[in-house]
Amino acid sequence: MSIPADAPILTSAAMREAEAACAVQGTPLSELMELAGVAVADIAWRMGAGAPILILCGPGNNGGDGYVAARVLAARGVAVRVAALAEPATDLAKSARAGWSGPVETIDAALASAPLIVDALFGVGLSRPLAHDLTLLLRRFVGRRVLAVDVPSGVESDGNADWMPPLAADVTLALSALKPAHVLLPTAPACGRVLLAPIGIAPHGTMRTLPPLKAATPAATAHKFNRGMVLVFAGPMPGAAGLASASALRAGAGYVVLEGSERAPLSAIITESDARFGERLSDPRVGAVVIGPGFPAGDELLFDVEAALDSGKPLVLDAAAISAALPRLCETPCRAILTPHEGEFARAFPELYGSKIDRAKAAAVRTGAVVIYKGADTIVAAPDGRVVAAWPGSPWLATAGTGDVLAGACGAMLARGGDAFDAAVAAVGWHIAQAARIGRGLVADDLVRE
Ligand SMILES: NC(=O)C1=CN([C@@H]2O[C@H](COP(=O)(O)OP(=O)(O)OC[C@H]3O[C@@H](n4cnc5c(N)ncnc54)[C@H](O)[C@@H]3O)[C@@H](O)[C@H]2O)[C@@H](O)CC1
Ligand SMILES: Nc1ncnc2c1ncn2[C@@H]1O[C@H](COP(=O)(O)OP(=O)(O)O)[C@@H](O)[C@H]1O
Ligand SMILES: [K+]
Repeated sequence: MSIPADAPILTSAAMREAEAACAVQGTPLSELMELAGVAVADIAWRMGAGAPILILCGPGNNGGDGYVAARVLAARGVAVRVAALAEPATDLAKSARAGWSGPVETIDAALASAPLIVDALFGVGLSRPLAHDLTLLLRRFVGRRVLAVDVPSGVESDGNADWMPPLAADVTLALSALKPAHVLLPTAPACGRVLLAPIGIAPHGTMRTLPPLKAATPAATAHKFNRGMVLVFAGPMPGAAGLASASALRAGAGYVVLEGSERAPLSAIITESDARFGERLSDPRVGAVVIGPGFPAGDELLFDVEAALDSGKPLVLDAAAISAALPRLCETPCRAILTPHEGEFARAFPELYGSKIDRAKAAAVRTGAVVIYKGADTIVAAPDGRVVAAWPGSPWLATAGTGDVLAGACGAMLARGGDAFDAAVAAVGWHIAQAARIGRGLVADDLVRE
Protein backbone atom coordinates (compact mmCIF):
# COMPACT_ATOMS: atom_id res chain seq x y z
CA MET A 1 0.00 0.00 0.00
CA SER A 2 1.29 3.43 -0.82
CA ILE A 3 0.07 6.92 -1.51
CA PRO A 4 1.65 9.80 -3.46
CA ALA A 5 3.36 12.33 -1.16
CA ASP A 6 2.08 15.89 -0.86
CA ALA A 7 -0.88 15.21 -3.15
CA PRO A 8 -4.18 17.10 -3.07
CA ILE A 9 -7.25 15.49 -1.49
CA LEU A 10 -10.73 16.68 -2.49
CA THR A 11 -14.22 15.76 -1.38
CA SER A 12 -16.78 14.94 -4.07
CA ALA A 13 -18.35 18.40 -3.67
CA ALA A 14 -14.96 20.11 -4.07
CA MET A 15 -14.26 17.84 -7.05
CA ARG A 16 -17.47 18.96 -8.76
CA GLU A 17 -16.64 22.61 -8.06
CA ALA A 18 -13.20 22.12 -9.59
CA GLU A 19 -14.79 20.46 -12.63
CA ALA A 20 -17.26 23.32 -13.02
CA ALA A 21 -14.45 25.88 -12.76
CA CYS A 22 -12.57 23.99 -15.44
CA ALA A 23 -15.59 24.09 -17.76
CA VAL A 24 -15.99 27.84 -17.14
CA GLN A 25 -12.35 28.35 -18.09
CA GLY A 26 -13.04 26.66 -21.42
CA THR A 27 -11.87 23.06 -20.93
CA PRO A 28 -14.74 20.77 -21.95
CA LEU A 29 -15.39 17.91 -19.53
CA SER A 30 -15.14 15.48 -22.46
CA GLU A 31 -11.48 16.47 -22.70
CA LEU A 32 -11.00 15.57 -19.01
CA MET A 33 -12.70 12.23 -19.55
CA GLU A 34 -10.43 11.53 -22.52
CA LEU A 35 -7.36 12.30 -20.39
CA ALA A 36 -8.75 10.15 -17.56
CA GLY A 37 -9.44 7.23 -19.90
CA VAL A 38 -5.95 7.42 -21.42
CA ALA A 39 -4.41 7.50 -17.93
CA VAL A 40 -6.44 4.41 -16.98
CA ALA A 41 -5.37 2.67 -20.20
CA ASP A 42 -1.70 3.44 -19.50
CA ILE A 43 -1.80 1.85 -16.05
CA ALA A 44 -3.91 -1.10 -17.24
CA TRP A 45 -1.43 -1.64 -20.08
CA ARG A 46 1.43 -1.87 -17.59
CA MET A 47 -0.47 -4.01 -15.09
CA GLY A 48 -1.86 -6.32 -17.75
CA ALA A 49 1.52 -6.91 -19.41
CA GLY A 50 -0.15 -8.24 -22.54
CA ALA A 51 -2.80 -10.39 -20.82
CA PRO A 52 -6.53 -9.97 -21.59
CA ILE A 53 -8.36 -7.21 -19.71
CA LEU A 54 -12.01 -6.99 -18.67
CA ILE A 55 -13.40 -3.49 -18.08
CA LEU A 56 -16.54 -3.20 -15.96
CA CYS A 57 -18.45 0.01 -16.78
CA GLY A 58 -21.11 1.72 -14.66
CA PRO A 59 -23.82 4.15 -15.81
CA GLY A 60 -22.05 7.40 -14.89
CA ASN A 61 -18.84 9.14 -15.83
CA ASN A 62 -16.75 6.56 -13.99
CA GLY A 63 -18.10 4.13 -16.57
CA GLY A 64 -17.32 6.75 -19.23
CA ASP A 65 -13.64 6.63 -18.23
CA GLY A 66 -13.84 2.84 -18.67
CA TYR A 67 -15.18 3.06 -22.25
CA VAL A 68 -12.43 5.52 -23.22
CA ALA A 69 -9.78 3.23 -21.69
CA ALA A 70 -11.25 0.26 -23.62
CA ARG A 71 -11.00 2.15 -26.91
CA VAL A 72 -7.40 3.20 -26.23
CA LEU A 73 -6.32 -0.31 -25.15
CA ALA A 74 -7.96 -1.94 -28.17
CA ALA A 75 -6.16 0.51 -30.45
CA ARG A 76 -2.90 -0.66 -28.84
CA GLY A 77 -3.76 -4.26 -29.69
CA VAL A 78 -4.73 -5.43 -26.20
CA ALA A 79 -7.38 -8.16 -25.89
CA VAL A 80 -9.91 -6.03 -24.05
CA ARG A 81 -13.56 -6.81 -23.25
CA VAL A 82 -16.20 -4.50 -21.85
CA ALA A 83 -19.13 -5.42 -19.62
CA ALA A 84 -21.72 -2.88 -18.48
CA LEU A 85 -24.15 -2.70 -15.64
CA ALA A 86 -26.62 -0.45 -17.47
CA GLU A 87 -26.78 1.90 -20.44
CA PRO A 88 -24.79 5.12 -19.91
CA ALA A 89 -26.84 7.77 -18.12
CA THR A 90 -24.78 10.94 -18.71
CA ASP A 91 -24.04 12.69 -22.01
CA LEU A 92 -20.32 12.29 -21.43
CA ALA A 93 -20.62 8.57 -20.74
CA LYS A 94 -22.91 8.15 -23.77
CA SER A 95 -20.37 9.69 -26.10
CA ALA A 96 -17.56 7.64 -24.52
CA ARG A 97 -19.69 4.53 -25.05
CA ALA A 98 -20.26 5.55 -28.68
CA GLY A 99 -16.49 5.63 -29.17
CA TRP A 100 -16.21 1.94 -28.24
CA SER A 101 -16.88 -0.19 -31.30
CA GLY A 102 -16.59 -3.61 -29.64
CA PRO A 103 -19.32 -5.66 -27.97
CA VAL A 104 -20.65 -4.80 -24.53
CA GLU A 105 -21.38 -7.83 -22.33
CA THR A 106 -23.77 -7.96 -19.41
CA ILE A 107 -22.56 -8.20 -15.84
CA ASP A 108 -24.24 -11.43 -14.79
CA ALA A 109 -23.31 -14.87 -13.49
CA ALA A 110 -22.20 -15.96 -16.97
CA LEU A 111 -19.63 -13.18 -17.38
CA ALA A 112 -16.19 -14.69 -17.97
CA SER A 113 -13.28 -13.29 -15.98
CA ALA A 114 -9.88 -12.01 -17.16
CA PRO A 115 -6.44 -11.77 -15.56
CA LEU A 116 -6.90 -8.00 -15.08
CA ILE A 117 -10.20 -6.39 -14.11
CA VAL A 118 -10.63 -2.63 -14.55
CA ASP A 119 -13.30 -1.45 -12.13
CA ALA A 120 -15.03 1.56 -13.72
CA LEU A 121 -18.46 0.95 -12.15
CA PHE A 122 -18.82 3.83 -9.69
CA GLY A 123 -16.64 6.72 -8.61
CA VAL A 124 -17.45 9.80 -6.57
CA GLY A 125 -21.10 9.61 -7.67
CA LEU A 126 -22.00 6.53 -5.63
CA SER A 127 -25.00 7.50 -3.53
CA ARG A 128 -25.92 4.30 -1.70
CA PRO A 129 -24.35 0.91 -0.93
CA LEU A 130 -24.04 -1.51 -3.84
CA ALA A 131 -26.98 -3.85 -4.36
CA HIS A 132 -26.49 -7.27 -2.81
CA ASP A 133 -26.73 -9.15 -6.12
CA LEU A 134 -24.09 -6.91 -7.73
CA THR A 135 -21.87 -7.44 -4.70
CA LEU A 136 -22.15 -11.20 -5.14
CA LEU A 137 -21.42 -10.98 -8.89
CA LEU A 138 -18.32 -8.88 -8.26
CA ARG A 139 -17.03 -11.18 -5.52
CA ARG A 140 -16.58 -13.86 -8.18
CA PHE A 141 -13.59 -11.84 -9.41
CA VAL A 142 -11.81 -11.72 -6.04
CA GLY A 143 -8.27 -12.96 -6.54
CA ARG A 144 -7.83 -11.32 -9.97
CA ARG A 145 -5.63 -8.26 -10.35
CA VAL A 146 -7.85 -5.20 -10.03
CA LEU A 147 -7.31 -1.64 -11.21
CA ALA A 148 -9.94 0.71 -9.73
CA VAL A 149 -10.81 3.90 -11.56
CA ASP A 150 -10.87 6.82 -9.10
CA VAL A 151 -12.09 4.68 -6.16
CA PRO A 152 -12.90 0.98 -5.76
CA SER A 153 -16.62 0.72 -6.59
CA GLY A 154 -18.82 0.57 -3.51
CA VAL A 155 -16.66 2.99 -1.52
CA GLU A 156 -18.22 6.26 -0.38
CA SER A 157 -15.46 8.59 -1.54
CA ASP A 158 -15.82 11.26 1.18
CA GLY A 159 -15.10 8.79 3.97
CA ASN A 160 -18.47 9.35 5.63
CA ALA A 161 -19.58 5.72 5.40
CA ASP A 162 -17.74 2.48 6.04
CA TRP A 163 -19.10 0.70 2.96
CA MET A 164 -16.46 -1.77 1.79
CA PRO A 165 -16.02 -2.57 -1.90
CA PRO A 166 -16.61 -6.18 -2.98
CA LEU A 167 -13.43 -5.98 -5.07
CA ALA A 168 -10.41 -4.55 -3.28
CA ALA A 169 -8.00 -2.93 -5.72
CA ASP A 170 -4.34 -3.71 -6.25
CA VAL A 171 -4.00 -0.26 -7.77
CA THR A 172 -6.39 2.69 -7.61
CA LEU A 173 -5.92 5.51 -10.09
CA ALA A 174 -7.25 8.68 -8.43
CA LEU A 175 -8.39 11.25 -10.97
CA SER A 176 -7.34 14.91 -10.50
CA ALA A 177 -6.98 14.51 -6.72
CA LEU A 178 -7.10 11.88 -4.02
CA LYS A 179 -10.38 11.45 -2.15
CA PRO A 180 -10.81 11.07 1.64
CA ALA A 181 -11.65 7.36 1.22
CA HIS A 182 -8.10 6.75 -0.09
CA VAL A 183 -6.56 7.90 3.20
CA LEU A 184 -9.13 6.89 5.84
CA LEU A 185 -10.00 3.60 7.48
CA PRO A 186 -11.68 1.26 6.81
CA THR A 187 -11.53 1.91 3.05
CA ALA A 188 -7.88 2.92 2.52
CA PRO A 189 -6.43 -0.63 2.55
CA ALA A 190 -8.97 -1.65 -0.12
CA CYS A 191 -7.48 0.99 -2.45
CA GLY A 192 -4.11 -0.80 -2.58
CA ARG A 193 -1.42 1.29 -4.20
CA VAL A 194 -2.90 4.70 -4.99
CA LEU A 195 -1.62 6.60 -8.01
CA LEU A 196 -2.68 10.08 -9.04
CA ALA A 197 -3.55 11.12 -12.59
CA PRO A 198 -3.48 14.91 -12.81
CA ILE A 199 -5.90 15.28 -15.73
CA GLY A 200 -6.03 19.01 -16.25
CA ILE A 201 -8.04 20.17 -13.24
CA ALA A 202 -6.02 22.34 -10.87
CA PRO A 203 -7.36 21.20 -7.50
CA HIS A 204 -7.39 24.07 -5.03
CA GLY A 205 -7.89 22.94 -1.51
CA THR A 206 -6.42 22.73 1.91
CA MET A 207 -6.15 18.94 2.27
CA ARG A 208 -3.03 17.05 1.25
CA THR A 209 -1.16 13.85 1.90
CA LEU A 210 1.99 13.90 4.05
CA PRO A 211 4.82 15.84 2.38
CA PRO A 212 8.27 14.23 2.00
CA LEU A 213 10.39 14.62 5.13
CA LYS A 214 12.79 17.57 4.99
CA ALA A 215 16.21 16.87 6.46
CA ALA A 216 16.53 19.55 9.13
CA THR A 217 20.25 20.25 9.41
CA PRO A 218 21.05 22.80 12.13
CA ALA A 219 22.15 26.22 10.90
CA ALA A 220 25.90 26.82 10.97
CA THR A 221 25.30 29.40 13.70
CA ALA A 222 23.08 27.13 15.84
CA HIS A 223 23.49 26.86 19.56
CA LYS A 224 21.62 24.57 21.91
CA PHE A 225 19.00 27.07 23.01
CA ASN A 226 18.06 28.44 19.62
CA ARG A 227 17.53 24.90 18.26
CA GLY A 228 14.61 24.75 20.64
CA MET A 229 14.33 24.11 24.36
CA VAL A 230 11.64 21.67 25.44
CA LEU A 231 10.22 21.15 28.91
CA VAL A 232 8.62 17.75 29.51
CA PHE A 233 6.51 17.16 32.61
CA ALA A 234 6.71 13.70 34.07
CA GLY A 235 3.66 12.30 35.80
CA PRO A 236 3.46 9.31 38.11
CA MET A 237 4.48 6.98 35.22
CA PRO A 238 7.87 8.48 34.35
CA GLY A 239 8.70 6.02 31.54
CA ALA A 240 6.32 7.78 29.19
CA ALA A 241 7.74 11.25 29.84
CA GLY A 242 11.22 9.73 29.54
CA LEU A 243 10.40 8.55 26.04
CA ALA A 244 8.92 11.95 25.17
CA SER A 245 12.01 13.78 26.42
CA ALA A 246 14.42 11.50 24.54
CA SER A 247 12.33 11.86 21.43
CA ALA A 248 12.37 15.66 21.70
CA LEU A 249 16.19 15.54 21.69
CA ARG A 250 16.39 13.05 18.82
CA ALA A 251 13.90 15.05 16.76
CA GLY A 252 16.24 18.02 16.96
CA ALA A 253 15.63 20.02 20.14
CA GLY A 254 18.86 21.54 21.46
CA TYR A 255 18.00 21.29 25.15
CA VAL A 256 15.47 19.14 26.98
CA VAL A 257 14.46 19.34 30.62
CA LEU A 258 12.53 16.49 32.20
CA GLU A 259 10.64 17.87 35.14
CA GLY A 260 9.58 15.65 38.04
CA SER A 261 11.60 12.53 37.26
CA GLU A 262 15.12 11.34 37.71
CA ARG A 263 14.73 8.54 35.19
CA ALA A 264 15.92 10.01 31.91
CA PRO A 265 16.78 7.48 29.21
CA LEU A 266 19.63 9.67 27.86
CA SER A 267 22.29 11.45 29.94
CA ALA A 268 21.94 14.55 27.77
CA ILE A 269 18.47 15.14 29.25
CA ILE A 270 18.45 17.50 32.23
CA THR A 271 16.31 16.14 35.07
CA GLU A 272 14.83 18.38 37.73
CA SER A 273 12.45 18.10 40.63
CA ASP A 274 8.94 19.35 39.92
CA ALA A 275 9.51 22.01 42.60
CA ARG A 276 11.11 24.07 39.80
CA PHE A 277 7.99 23.77 37.73
CA GLY A 278 6.78 27.39 38.03
CA GLU A 279 10.27 28.80 37.56
CA ARG A 280 10.84 26.78 34.37
CA LEU A 281 7.51 27.83 32.94
CA SER A 282 8.68 31.43 33.07
CA ASP A 283 12.11 30.60 31.57
CA PRO A 284 12.11 32.63 28.33
CA ARG A 285 14.32 30.04 26.63
CA VAL A 286 11.67 27.31 26.90
CA GLY A 287 10.06 27.11 23.46
CA ALA A 288 7.55 24.32 24.10
CA VAL A 289 6.06 22.37 26.98
CA VAL A 290 5.00 18.72 26.66
CA ILE A 291 2.45 17.50 29.17
CA GLY A 292 0.31 14.39 29.35
CA PRO A 293 2.54 11.35 28.69
CA GLY A 294 2.46 9.20 31.84
CA PHE A 295 -0.12 11.32 33.65
CA PRO A 296 -3.36 9.67 34.71
CA ALA A 297 -6.35 12.00 34.81
CA GLY A 298 -6.75 13.71 38.18
CA ASP A 299 -6.19 16.80 40.27
CA GLU A 300 -2.43 16.82 39.91
CA LEU A 301 -2.69 16.83 36.13
CA LEU A 302 -5.36 19.51 36.17
CA PHE A 303 -3.16 21.76 38.32
CA ASP A 304 -0.12 21.29 36.05
CA VAL A 305 -2.14 21.79 32.85
CA GLU A 306 -3.63 25.00 34.26
CA ALA A 307 -0.13 26.26 35.09
CA ALA A 308 1.14 25.33 31.63
CA LEU A 309 -1.80 27.15 30.00
CA ASP A 310 -1.23 30.19 32.24
CA SER A 311 2.42 30.35 31.13
CA GLY A 312 1.41 31.23 27.56
CA LYS A 313 4.04 28.79 26.23
CA PRO A 314 3.36 26.71 23.12
CA LEU A 315 2.03 23.39 24.40
CA VAL A 316 1.87 19.76 23.35
CA LEU A 317 -1.10 18.24 25.16
CA ASP A 318 -1.22 14.46 25.08
CA ALA A 319 -3.41 11.75 26.63
CA ALA A 320 -5.36 12.89 29.73
CA ALA A 321 -4.01 16.45 29.41
CA ILE A 322 -6.24 16.92 26.36
CA SER A 323 -9.52 16.65 28.23
CA ALA A 324 -8.03 18.56 31.17
CA ALA A 325 -7.17 21.53 28.94
CA LEU A 326 -10.33 21.46 26.86
CA PRO A 327 -12.54 23.96 28.75
CA ARG A 328 -9.76 26.56 28.78
CA LEU A 329 -8.75 25.98 25.14
CA CYS A 330 -12.32 26.35 23.94
CA GLU A 331 -12.46 29.75 25.67
CA THR A 332 -8.98 31.03 24.89
CA PRO A 333 -7.12 29.32 22.07
CA CYS A 334 -3.35 29.07 22.46
CA ARG A 335 -0.49 27.79 20.34
CA ALA A 336 -0.95 24.11 21.03
CA ILE A 337 -0.83 20.67 19.47
CA LEU A 338 -3.27 18.04 20.76
CA THR A 339 -2.39 14.39 20.12
CA PRO A 340 -5.45 12.23 20.85
CA HIS A 341 -5.77 8.60 19.83
CA GLU A 342 -9.22 7.23 19.01
CA GLY A 343 -10.30 6.72 22.63
CA GLU A 344 -9.00 10.09 23.80
CA PHE A 345 -10.64 11.83 20.87
CA ALA A 346 -14.00 10.18 21.61
CA ARG A 347 -13.77 11.23 25.27
CA ALA A 348 -12.84 14.81 24.45
CA PHE A 349 -15.18 15.36 21.50
CA PRO A 350 -18.10 12.93 21.84
CA GLU A 351 -20.46 15.29 20.01
CA LEU A 352 -18.51 15.51 16.74
CA TYR A 353 -19.67 13.52 13.73
CA GLY A 354 -18.69 12.96 10.10
CA SER A 355 -15.55 11.48 8.60
CA LYS A 356 -12.35 11.36 10.64
CA ILE A 357 -11.18 14.37 8.60
CA ASP A 358 -14.37 16.31 9.40
CA ARG A 359 -14.08 15.48 13.10
CA ALA A 360 -10.39 16.41 13.28
CA LYS A 361 -11.14 19.74 11.55
CA ALA A 362 -14.06 20.45 13.89
CA ALA A 363 -11.92 19.66 16.95
CA ALA A 364 -9.23 22.05 15.69
CA VAL A 365 -11.79 24.80 15.15
CA ARG A 366 -13.35 24.23 18.56
CA THR A 367 -10.04 24.35 20.45
CA GLY A 368 -8.13 26.76 18.24
CA ALA A 369 -5.30 24.19 18.40
CA VAL A 370 -3.68 21.87 15.89
CA VAL A 371 -5.06 18.36 16.30
CA ILE A 372 -3.13 15.20 15.47
CA TYR A 373 -5.89 12.60 15.47
CA LYS A 374 -3.72 9.48 15.70
CA GLY A 375 -4.14 5.98 14.33
CA ALA A 376 -3.12 4.07 11.23
CA ASP A 377 -4.96 6.83 9.32
CA THR A 378 -3.54 9.77 11.28
CA ILE A 379 -5.04 13.16 10.40
CA VAL A 380 -3.41 16.50 11.24
CA ALA A 381 -5.87 19.40 11.23
CA ALA A 382 -5.41 23.13 11.83
CA PRO A 383 -8.10 25.59 12.93
CA ASP A 384 -7.78 27.40 9.57
CA GLY A 385 -8.92 24.27 7.69
CA ARG A 386 -5.56 22.83 6.60
CA VAL A 387 -5.42 19.04 6.76
CA VAL A 388 -2.65 16.52 6.19
CA ALA A 389 -3.45 12.80 5.99
CA ALA A 390 -0.65 10.41 6.96
CA TRP A 391 -1.96 7.07 5.68
CA PRO A 392 -0.37 4.49 5.46
CA GLY A 393 2.21 5.48 8.10
CA SER A 394 4.08 2.52 9.51
CA PRO A 395 2.19 -0.34 11.19
CA TRP A 396 5.29 -0.99 13.33
CA LEU A 397 4.11 2.02 15.33
CA ALA A 398 1.23 -0.04 16.71
CA THR A 399 3.06 -0.69 19.98
CA ALA A 400 2.93 0.88 23.43
CA GLY A 401 4.80 4.13 24.00
CA THR A 402 5.04 5.32 20.41
CA GLY A 403 2.46 8.03 21.14
CA ASP A 404 4.76 9.40 23.87
CA VAL A 405 7.54 9.53 21.30
CA LEU A 406 5.28 11.48 18.93
CA ALA A 407 4.43 13.97 21.68
CA GLY A 408 8.14 14.59 22.31
CA ALA A 409 8.82 15.09 18.61
CA CYS A 410 5.96 17.60 18.47
CA GLY A 411 7.65 19.46 21.34
CA ALA A 412 10.93 19.63 19.40
CA MET A 413 9.27 20.89 16.22
CA LEU A 414 7.11 23.42 18.11
CA ALA A 415 10.05 24.77 20.12
CA ARG A 416 11.77 25.85 16.90
CA GLY A 417 9.12 28.53 16.47
CA GLY A 418 7.02 28.87 13.36
CA ASP A 419 3.67 27.47 12.47
CA ALA A 420 2.17 24.86 14.84
CA PHE A 421 0.53 22.98 11.97
CA ASP A 422 3.85 22.70 10.10
CA ALA A 423 5.46 21.54 13.36
CA ALA A 424 2.81 18.84 13.83
CA VAL A 425 3.16 17.65 10.24
CA ALA A 426 6.96 17.54 10.57
CA ALA A 427 6.66 15.52 13.80
CA VAL A 428 4.27 13.00 12.22
CA GLY A 429 6.61 12.67 9.22
CA TRP A 430 9.66 12.19 11.47
CA HIS A 431 7.81 9.57 13.56
CA ILE A 432 6.80 7.53 10.52
CA ALA A 433 10.25 7.83 8.92
CA GLN A 434 11.91 6.60 12.12
CA ALA A 435 9.53 3.64 12.27
CA ALA A 436 10.03 2.81 8.60
CA ARG A 437 13.80 2.89 9.09
CA ILE A 438 13.67 0.46 12.01
CA GLY A 439 10.79 -1.77 10.88
CA ARG A 440 10.60 -5.31 12.17
CA GLY A 441 10.58 -5.78 15.93
CA LEU A 442 10.30 -2.07 16.70
CA VAL A 443 9.62 -1.08 20.30
CA ALA A 444 9.04 2.56 21.25
CA ASP A 445 12.53 2.90 22.79
CA ASP A 446 14.09 2.09 19.41
CA LEU A 447 12.55 5.24 17.94
CA VAL A 448 14.69 7.37 20.24
CA ARG A 449 17.96 5.46 19.78
CA GLU A 450 20.49 6.86 17.41
N1 LIG B 1 -13.67 15.16 -11.72
C1 LIG B 1 -12.86 14.76 -12.66
O1 LIG B 1 -11.75 15.19 -12.70
C2 LIG B 1 -13.32 13.77 -13.62
C3 LIG B 1 -14.13 12.73 -13.22
N2 LIG B 1 -14.43 11.72 -14.03
C4 LIG B 1 -15.11 10.52 -13.53
O2 LIG B 1 -16.42 10.80 -13.17
C5 LIG B 1 -16.72 10.09 -11.98
C6 LIG B 1 -17.93 10.64 -11.34
O3 LIG B 1 -18.95 10.45 -12.27
P1 LIG B 1 -20.48 10.55 -11.90
O4 LIG B 1 -20.73 11.77 -11.14
O5 LIG B 1 -21.23 10.37 -13.18
O6 LIG B 1 -20.72 9.37 -10.89
P2 LIG B 1 -20.43 7.81 -10.97
O7 LIG B 1 -20.01 7.38 -12.30
O8 LIG B 1 -19.52 7.53 -9.83
O9 LIG B 1 -21.84 7.15 -10.62
C7 LIG B 1 -23.04 7.82 -10.72
C8 LIG B 1 -24.08 6.96 -11.36
O10 LIG B 1 -24.29 5.79 -10.61
C9 LIG B 1 -25.64 5.72 -10.12
N3 LIG B 1 -25.54 5.15 -8.79
C10 LIG B 1 -25.06 5.73 -7.67
N4 LIG B 1 -25.01 4.85 -6.65
C11 LIG B 1 -25.46 3.67 -7.15
C12 LIG B 1 -25.65 2.37 -6.60
N5 LIG B 1 -25.35 2.10 -5.33
N6 LIG B 1 -26.13 1.40 -7.39
C13 LIG B 1 -26.43 1.64 -8.67
N7 LIG B 1 -26.30 2.86 -9.25
C14 LIG B 1 -25.80 3.86 -8.51
C15 LIG B 1 -26.15 7.13 -10.19
O11 LIG B 1 -27.55 7.14 -10.34
C16 LIG B 1 -25.43 7.64 -11.44
O12 LIG B 1 -26.06 7.18 -12.61
C17 LIG B 1 -15.44 10.19 -11.22
O13 LIG B 1 -15.35 9.26 -10.16
C18 LIG B 1 -14.44 9.93 -12.32
O14 LIG B 1 -14.26 8.55 -12.52
C19 LIG B 1 -13.82 11.66 -15.36
O15 LIG B 1 -14.75 11.22 -16.26
C20 LIG B 1 -13.28 12.91 -15.89
C21 LIG B 1 -12.88 13.94 -14.98
N1 LIG C 1 -1.34 0.48 12.28
C1 LIG C 1 -0.70 1.65 12.45
N2 LIG C 1 -0.14 2.24 11.38
C2 LIG C 1 0.50 3.42 11.52
N3 LIG C 1 0.62 4.09 12.69
C3 LIG C 1 0.07 3.56 13.78
C4 LIG C 1 -0.63 2.33 13.72
N4 LIG C 1 -1.08 2.05 14.97
C5 LIG C 1 -0.68 3.07 15.76
N5 LIG C 1 0.02 3.98 15.06
C6 LIG C 1 0.64 5.22 15.59
O1 LIG C 1 1.34 4.88 16.79
C7 LIG C 1 1.14 5.88 17.78
C8 LIG C 1 0.44 5.24 19.00
O2 LIG C 1 0.11 6.22 19.91
P1 LIG C 1 -0.75 5.93 21.23
O3 LIG C 1 -1.95 5.14 20.88
O4 LIG C 1 -0.93 7.21 21.93
O5 LIG C 1 0.21 4.96 22.03
P2 LIG C 1 0.84 5.09 23.49
O6 LIG C 1 -0.19 5.78 24.34
O7 LIG C 1 1.09 3.68 23.91
O8 LIG C 1 2.09 5.87 23.36
C9 LIG C 1 0.36 6.98 17.12
O9 LIG C 1 1.23 7.94 16.58
C10 LIG C 1 -0.39 6.25 16.00
O10 LIG C 1 -0.72 7.11 14.94
K1 LIG D 1 -14.49 2.64 -9.70
